Amino acid sequence: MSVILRDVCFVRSGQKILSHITWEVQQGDRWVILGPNGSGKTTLLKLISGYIWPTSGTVEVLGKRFGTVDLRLLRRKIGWVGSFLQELIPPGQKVFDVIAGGVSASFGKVYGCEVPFDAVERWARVVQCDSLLDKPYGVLSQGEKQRVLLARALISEPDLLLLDEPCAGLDVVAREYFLKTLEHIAGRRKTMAVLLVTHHIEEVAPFFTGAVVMKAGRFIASGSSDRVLTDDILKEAFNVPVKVLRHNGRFALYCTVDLIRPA
Ligand SMILES: Nc1ncnc2c1ncn2[C@@H]1O[C@H](COP(=O)(O)OP(=O)(O)OP(=O)(O)O)[C@@H](O)[C@H]1O
Repeated sequence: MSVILRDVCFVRSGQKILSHITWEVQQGDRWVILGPNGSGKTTLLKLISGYIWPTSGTVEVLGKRFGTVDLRLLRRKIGWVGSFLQELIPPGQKVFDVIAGGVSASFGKVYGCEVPFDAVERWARVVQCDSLLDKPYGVLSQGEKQRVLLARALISEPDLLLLDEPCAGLDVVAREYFLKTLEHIAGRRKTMAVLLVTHHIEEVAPFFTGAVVMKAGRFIASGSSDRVLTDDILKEAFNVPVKVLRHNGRFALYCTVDLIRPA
């Protein structure tokens, strides 16, 4: 099992940010997590990667129960892509070093192991950022940054890949390249579980095996994309009428909102 959450709650400043979440992610599962702003998606990923601790309930990741394991070592088997990482990377750092840092789940330097020259070049080629290796990270475009972070996440050959809005800021073609690359890598690493947070059901490609919809810190639906990504469930999540369209195994969503007028 890759992730087991049992009755997990996370409370801060008196707010229940995650509420009684029970979830099992098997090896090789590919889940997409959707929900409105503030519904708890990023908090869920931070909890799974051990950056935050549950207020109650238990978290087990890659067979290790939190509280009984050195999280710094466990995190080396967990790949992360997300804007929260982008803020931690010094803008002047060379792309080569950003990717190499993924080996020790660190920023700036590789700790406790050799600099993996061959692996950096190999993963940079796989995600098509090998021409960027000498550039400072800070000058890259959004799409280039996301590809670099994907290479950084993959270099340690993780057993769990956490992607927090990895397609944010990508144009439609760059998004499709990103998803194709992900599908290709996931196809070669069959036991690696992938959890992807997104706002856009257009990103739910057929290789995702499951979908979760969150609202106010709870799972309001989880299961196969077909059963979960429906008009009724997404209407409940977003509190507005929505229409889900399907074409060639992909999804699209339309919704209508009323203008909120200032008082
Ligand atoms: N440490 C904290 N202290 C107080 N509130 C917090 C803390 N961390 C998260 N929150 C609150 O928890 C809620 C969920 O945040 P989270 O970032 O998980 O939502 P999200 O679903 O990822 O949102 P978005 O789609 O906007 O990225 C938000 O209301 C946020 O303000």
